[in-house]
Amino acid sequence: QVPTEEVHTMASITIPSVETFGPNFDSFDFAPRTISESQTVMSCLSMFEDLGFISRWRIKSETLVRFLLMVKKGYRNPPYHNWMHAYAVTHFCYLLIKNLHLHNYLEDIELLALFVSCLCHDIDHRGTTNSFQVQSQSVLAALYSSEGSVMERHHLAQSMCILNTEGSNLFENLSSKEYQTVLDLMREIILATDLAHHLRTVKEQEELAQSGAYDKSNARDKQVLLCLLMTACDLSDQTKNWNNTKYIAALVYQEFFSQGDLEKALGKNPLEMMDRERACIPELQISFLDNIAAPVYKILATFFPEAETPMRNVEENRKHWVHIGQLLKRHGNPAQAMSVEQI
Ligand SMILES: Cc1nc2ccc(C(=O)NCC(C)C)cc2n2c(-c3cc(OC(C)(C)C)ccc3Cl)nnc12
Ligand SMILES: [Mg+2]
Ligand SMILES: [Zn+2]
Repeated sequence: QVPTEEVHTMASITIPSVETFGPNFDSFDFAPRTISESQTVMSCLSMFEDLGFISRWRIKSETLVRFLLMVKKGYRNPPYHNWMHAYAVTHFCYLLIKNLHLHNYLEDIELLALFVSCLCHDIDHRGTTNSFQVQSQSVLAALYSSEGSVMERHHLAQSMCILNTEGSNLFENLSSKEYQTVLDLMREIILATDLAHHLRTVKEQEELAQSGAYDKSNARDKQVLLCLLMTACDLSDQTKNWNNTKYIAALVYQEFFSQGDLEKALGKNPLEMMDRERACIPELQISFLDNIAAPVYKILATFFPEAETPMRNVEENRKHWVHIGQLLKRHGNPAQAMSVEQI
């Protein structure tokens, strides 16, 4: 008769190797959304193992499983900002660590913080923007609007709650100094996922990349790089095949148009990109790629020549949008908003 606590600790989990999820799971061309949602938690276990995080940070496998299940449960089901977005973002972080040899640029604890931040960065997202929180006078706006980055502060707060819950504290075996450091890093990284923050720092990221003077001992340089890497993960759906890009646009505009409908119901005028009567998706996506996404991957490729593939794929996807736009002009009535299903 084995004593109960021994049986409990003996119930260790067998973590499959990453190859289980596909021969090119660690290539930039791998599309993580081809993994079925039922396999995502297991594949996160495999990524933690493959990155050496489990042994390096003495993470107990049952704690890791509980943490992952709590994080996954923490996501709601809007069309785009759901668990599968977090999973896709986290997979791109895995690709960056594996393909760009980031340990030459960042400390181990910074890579751990980046990877865990990807999992948590949009927890409990409602599919609406920061300005909608303020406009609709939501509870989250009441809590955080004076500091700005309303949603991002909420994502951070939710993440801290999970880490503070007995049995799902991923960092339970870190020293108190390491523990403080990893939480400070998660705060910086998750708050950096606010688009407004990104638009304020992208110039500095470009200058640092072009200077070729990145200094691993310079705290500011490391912070700027971490923000670039987080945004590159957050937008990584744009670096995959055209089918993926098309699918993502359908999800993002379902979310945007629902917010636009809510704003109209509140007697407000939505932005054109949120107004299903006015939005022209190919046009909007070309300007999103030109103004937001493409510059991120150009800067990334300037830092890391190995990151050429994602940058090329974004350029490829832009060409598809131009072609769709021409088709629409030639055959459709440009004034009529293209229905999401037609994409
Ligand atoms: C396919 C795709 N189209 C988008 C089209 C427009 C916009 C948008 O917000 N335009 C506002 C104007 C003022 C520029 C975002 C889009 N977008 C994002 C996204 C990125 C975000 O912020 C980071 C990650 C920091 C860049 C935050 C939220 C979102 Cl939804 N992810 N995928 C997409
Ligand atoms: Mg976000
Ligand atoms: Zn996100």
